Amino acid sequence: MLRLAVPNKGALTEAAQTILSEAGYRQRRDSKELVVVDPDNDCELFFLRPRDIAVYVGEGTLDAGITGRDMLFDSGAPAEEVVPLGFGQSTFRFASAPGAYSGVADLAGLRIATSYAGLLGKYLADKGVDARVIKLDGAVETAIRLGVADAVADVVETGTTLRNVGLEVFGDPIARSEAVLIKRAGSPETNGFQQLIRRLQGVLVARDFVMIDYDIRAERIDEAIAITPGMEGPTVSPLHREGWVAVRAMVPRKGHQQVMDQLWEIGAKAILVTAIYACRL
Ligand SMILES: Nc1ncnc2c1ncn2[C@@H]1O[C@H](COP(=O)(O)OP(=O)(O)OP(=O)(O)O)[C@@H](O)[C@H]1O
Ligand SMILES: O=P(O)(O)OC[C@H]1O[C@H](OP(=O)(O)OP(=O)(O)O)[C@H](O)[C@@H]1O
Ligand SMILES: [Mg+2]
Repeated sequence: MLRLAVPNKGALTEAAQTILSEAGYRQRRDSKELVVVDPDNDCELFFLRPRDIAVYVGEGTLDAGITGRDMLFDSGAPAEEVVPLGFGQSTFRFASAPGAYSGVADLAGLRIATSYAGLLGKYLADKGVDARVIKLDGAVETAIRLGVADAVADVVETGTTLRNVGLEVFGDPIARSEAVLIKRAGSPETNGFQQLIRRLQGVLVARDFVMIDYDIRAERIDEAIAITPGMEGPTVSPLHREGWVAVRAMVPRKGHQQVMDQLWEIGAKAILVTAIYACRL
C-alpha cells in the first residue's frame, strides 16, 4: 500500500488536494480528518503539517509526500524531489527597513529572523557570512519592529505582507520554491509510487496543453505540421472533401490563440480548441 503525506494546513493545502483529486485519489471530507484510506488505489493519505512531511518521508515511515521545495531543503531530511508540481510558487528572500542593507554581505554580525533556520543557515555558510539566526515559528516580518532582528528571511509571493509592515526585499533571492512530490533519498520506486507519478504528470500535462483540431488543404500539411507538431506527431486523417485533411494535435495552452492565428493565415478552417480532461503520456 502506498503511504502518501499531504499538507493539512497552509498555502499548499487546497492545491495539493485538488491535484490529487484530479489524479483520481480519494480526498478527505472535512479538514479534521487526519488519515484517509483509499482502497481503490491501494493508498493511504496522511494529512500532516507541510513542514513535517519531509521528515516523515526521510525517515521512510511514509513513501511519498507533497511539500514545498524550501521546506524540503530546510528540513535537511534525506528526502528528494521527484516531480515539481507547478503550484505554491514563492521566493525566499531577505527583507529589512528600506535601504538598510543591499546584500547578504551586509548582514555579518547581525540578527536575521526566519522560520527557515536550516535553509538560511546553509545559505549563510555558503556565502561565508557569520550572522545570528533567530528562529521564529511564523509572522517573522514583525520581528524587526519588535527589535528582535535587524533583517528577516522569509517566503515572499505577492510581497503584500512585507509592504504592509513597511519592509523591502534586498539582495539576491535565497531560493525559489514550488510544491514538489518527494520520496526518501535513494529509495526504490514501488509500482504504486510510479503510478502516482504518471497520474500527477498526466494532470500537469492536461493543465498545460489543449487539443486543437482543424481542416486544411492537403498541399499545406507540411506548414501546418510545423505550427502544430504535436507530441509524437499530429494525427492527419483524410476528409470526405477531396484535397483536404483533418489534423489533430496537442498544443501548449499558453499561446494557443497565436497558433490559431497562424493556422488561419495558412488557410486552415474549422479550427477547434478543446480542453484535455486527463491524459497519460
Ligand atoms: N503566500 C504564499 N504563496 C505561495 N506559496 C507560499 C506562500 N506562503 C507559503 N508558501 C509556500 O507554501 C509552503 C508551506 O508554507 P506555509 O506557510 O503554508 O506553511 P506553514 O508556515 O507551516 O503553515 P502556516 O503558515 O499555516 O503555519 C512553503 O513551501 C512555502 O514556500
Ligand atoms: O508575499 P505574500 O503574498 O504576502 O506572501 C508571503 C507570506 O505568506 C506566508 O505567510 P503565512 O500566511 O504562511 O504566515 P506565517 O508567516 O505565519 O507562516 C509567508 O510566511 C509570508 O509571510
Ligand atoms: Mg506560513
